[in-house]
Amino acid sequence: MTKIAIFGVGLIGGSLALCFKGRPGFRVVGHSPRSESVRKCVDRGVVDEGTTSLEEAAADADFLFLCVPVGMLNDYLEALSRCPLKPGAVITDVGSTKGEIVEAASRLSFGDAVFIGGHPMAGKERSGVEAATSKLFENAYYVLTPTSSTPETSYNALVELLAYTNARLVRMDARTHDGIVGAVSHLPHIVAAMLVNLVARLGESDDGYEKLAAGGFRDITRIASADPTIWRDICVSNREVLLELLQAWISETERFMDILRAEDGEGIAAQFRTASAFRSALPERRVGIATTHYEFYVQVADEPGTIGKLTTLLGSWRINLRNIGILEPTPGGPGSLRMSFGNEDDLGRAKTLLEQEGYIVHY
Ligand SMILES: NC(=O)c1ccc[n+]([C@@H]2O[C@H](COP(=O)([O-])OP(=O)(O)OC[C@H]3O[C@@H](n4cnc5c(N)ncnc54)[C@H](O)[C@@H]3O)[C@@H](O)[C@H]2O)c1
Ligand SMILES: O=C(O)C(=O)C[C@]1(C(=O)O)C=C[C@@H](O)C=C1
Repeated sequence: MTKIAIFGVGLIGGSLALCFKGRPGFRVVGHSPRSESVRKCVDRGVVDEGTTSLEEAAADADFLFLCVPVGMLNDYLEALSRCPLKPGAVITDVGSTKGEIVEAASRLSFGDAVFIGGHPMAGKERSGVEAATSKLFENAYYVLTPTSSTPETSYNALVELLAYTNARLVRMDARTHDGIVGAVSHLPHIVAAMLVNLVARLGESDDGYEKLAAGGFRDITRIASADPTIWRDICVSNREVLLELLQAWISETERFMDILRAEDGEGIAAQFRTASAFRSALPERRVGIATTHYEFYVQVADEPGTIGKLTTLLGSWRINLRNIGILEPTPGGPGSLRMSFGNEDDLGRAKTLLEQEGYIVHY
């Protein structure tokens, strides 16, 4: 039996539990210090068993997932460092920041168990076990941050287990993660919340603001409904990165104000054009279809018939193309097609064929 202990069975912990529960050979144990939370996750069938005892949850566990708010992670690590853990056990977390926790773990000893930082780039603005779903991580990127002292066997064991999430695993340095995720996740949450607060203040004297807040406002501010405790902890933990990013955001806003002041219509359009090209090129994420990870990008000329030419070429080699996506060309640059295949063999053969035909292919 592989025992998986989940500490904090909320949105993320509950969703992980649902990815593992019911698989032959797995036993999922949920932990919360509050007995009513334990009862709730057991009653909802999210875990096989629950306990309020950290020692009991940790005992003999093969994998220990810390799924509590970022500000609590250190306390959990310290408590686990005082518990007898199974030799070879892997402790991991799902916190939205990685630098602090990876450094804290490196100062602790877990006997023959190993800590590996983790962060699934998937979530919702809702929290709690009620919002948990086994599909949450499907096709999402899931960052792991092993260090130079992490045994490869432990890393591989975690990678193998996480295959049940259908996420795309990415190995990354913890501080690099915090810089990137600060820009693509944390800053957007702050901007969304501050925008809502601005509009709420304006709306105090005129209910027209609420009435007319339609698609655009709702699209950009969905994440302003996220849990305040979770986001308090994330902001505090990544404050140095965020202070720099907020400064960059102010500079970006000031640049736009200069263009606007100058009534530079072409300059304004160029800003939207650049943003639109980058946005369209973002990797597509589809939930509900566990796509393969066998995909590459091929540079193509922006002209009619290109897709037909490529698919015919692949078909002539009996290569089965699973999915194809068009990435809009950036101004002056080539366009790209994203191609996905069902297995590694098809991917390799397609790459060889297209390169033979003179195409530039990259992952
Ligand atoms: N929500 C997201 O979109 C998202 C995505 C990826 C990672 N994360 C990270 O996952 C972790 C959990 O977030 P979530 O969205 O699942 O939150 P959640 O509120 O749904 O779940 C948090 C869990 O921790 C428990 N908890 C809260 N405070 C606690 C305390 N003081 N002591 C013990 N247990 C406590 C709660 O009971 C709950 O079970 C956070 O570290 C967060 O940064 C969140
Ligand atoms: O989709 C959402 O609601 C999210 O906010 C998910 C999101 C993100 O910003 O992309 C939020 C926090 C996490 O740490 C990872 C993912």
